Amino acid sequence: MLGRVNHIAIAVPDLAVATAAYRDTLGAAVSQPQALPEHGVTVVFVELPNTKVELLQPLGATSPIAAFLEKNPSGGMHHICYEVDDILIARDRLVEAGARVLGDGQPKTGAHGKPVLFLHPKDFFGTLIELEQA
Ligand SMILES: C[C@@H](C(=O)O)C(=O)SCCNC(=O)CCNC(=O)[C@H](O)C(C)(C)COP(=O)(O)OP(=O)(O)OC[C@H]1O[C@@H](n2cnc3c(N)ncnc32)[C@H](O)[C@@H]1OP(=O)(O)O
Ligand SMILES: [Co+2]
Repeated sequence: MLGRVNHIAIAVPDLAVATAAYRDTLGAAVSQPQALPEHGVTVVFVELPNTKVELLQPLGATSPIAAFLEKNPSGGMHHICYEVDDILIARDRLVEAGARVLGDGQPKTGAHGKPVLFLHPKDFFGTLIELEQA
């Protein structure tokens, strides 16, 4: 069911500082910031030869990453995003296996304009999983 790693996400308290560190100190290509109000985050993508790193900063009063940053004030690894061929087939198989799909269970449009879903970190060994339709 799982395909490629699409991205690894890091929650950060200050997106401009984190973007500059990846661009200037680590020497990576970085995107412009993209506000995603439906997801409660602003994102910057770090483009790597084999995958991407997604830098996340909270957006709005009810960001899903707010509690995470309270517990990890200097930032931390937040989720890993795997590609799947068919997100609804993947979702139904996971629900049948007892995994908790977050939110209302319906895919939202993610940062790449494709459907995404999230799986509860406690069901997958302490790691929040995002699925993105390839
Ligand atoms: C744009 C899109 C894209 O790429 O296309 C994105 O990525 S949007 C990226 C942002 N969107 C999302 O993350 C959407 C899905 N996430 C959520 O619904 C939420 O963040 C939850 C995963 C439900 C966590 O919510 P919240 O932190 O408010 O709940 P909580 O404090 O009760 O946490 C419940 C337990 O899970 C742990 N926990 C929370 N977030 C975690 C994470 N990222 N990785 C590992 N563990 C995590 C907490 O420490 C706590 O454990 P203890 O009880 O042991 O202390
Ligand atoms: Co993501």
